[in-house]
Amino acid sequence: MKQAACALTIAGTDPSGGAGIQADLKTFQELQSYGMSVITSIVAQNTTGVKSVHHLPIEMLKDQLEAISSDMPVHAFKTGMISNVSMMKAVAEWVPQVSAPYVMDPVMVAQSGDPLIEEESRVWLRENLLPLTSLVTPNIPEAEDILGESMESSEDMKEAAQQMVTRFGAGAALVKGGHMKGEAVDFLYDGSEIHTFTSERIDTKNTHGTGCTYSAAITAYLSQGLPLVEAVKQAKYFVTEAIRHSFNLGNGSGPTNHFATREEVFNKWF
Ligand SMILES: Nc1ncnc2c1ncn2[C@@H]1O[C@H](COP(=O)(O)OP(=O)(O)O)[C@@H](O)[C@H]1O
Ligand SMILES: Cc1ncc(COP(=O)(O)O)c(N)n1
Repeated sequence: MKQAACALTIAGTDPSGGAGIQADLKTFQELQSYGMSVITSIVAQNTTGVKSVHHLPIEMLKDQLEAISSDMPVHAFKTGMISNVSMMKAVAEWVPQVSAPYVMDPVMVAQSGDPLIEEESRVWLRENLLPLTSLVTPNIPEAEDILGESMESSEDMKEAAQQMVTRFGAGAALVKGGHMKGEAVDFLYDGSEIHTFTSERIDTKNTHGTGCTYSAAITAYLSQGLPLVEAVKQAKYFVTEAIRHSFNLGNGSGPTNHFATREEVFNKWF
């Protein structure tokens, strides 16, 4: 029998289902990878913002990671919200146990503007976790934070992607233009050249979980053995459709639609 492609997410939760672990598992399922999840923090949040955060004890995080690597195959994995240095250390110590592509979404603030990582852990993330990645996927504020420089143009974004790889040791870097005006353009530096991924900008406030969904889609495609550039290309299509058909749910920034690319279901509901 053919073995399933197995994808893992290590991230925080979103009870409203649009971001974090919930978005990642929906995406893995939608793209037909077997989905697994390790929870870092339980976040009481919805489309309007974050109410409170509970970090799991470090031993619990380590036990979950061990439960995966001692028993389950991992063909690709991603990290999302890892709030503090102790948690980052636990993940960094675990990474060498799995030989699979590592996609890091360097989550720092929620779409609502609420902080999701502690201020002092940003340097640790850059210096110790970034060099372990196969791909890092910052949005513009995250790239500015990691590099300590402000970014205004496409040229700045390309330069940032290169710096993440050449200066800070990421395997590759995808700098996302969701926060720029005009078309939604992302730049990938894969260690040798810049690749550009463009879509039209969709006029919507419902972008809760776009970054989570995008990095989870890339992880799913990598778990299936797609080369990096192809994985990003297909994931960009997936996230664009998820935004185009996003749900107008909640009072804030609504969630994306993880089944938007499933034509038969889509025609039934919309
Ligand atoms: N309004 C939009 N229309 C189309 N694509 C968008 C829109 N907003 C974000 N994107 C795309 O969604 C993906 C996630 O980007 P971004 O929103 O910058 O990430 P994050 O959720 O981490 O802030 C990127 O491919 C970006 O270009
Ligand atoms: C647990 C968790 N992780 C990440 C995000 C960021 O979401 P976005 O993809 O909108 O940047 C979030 N709101 N909650």
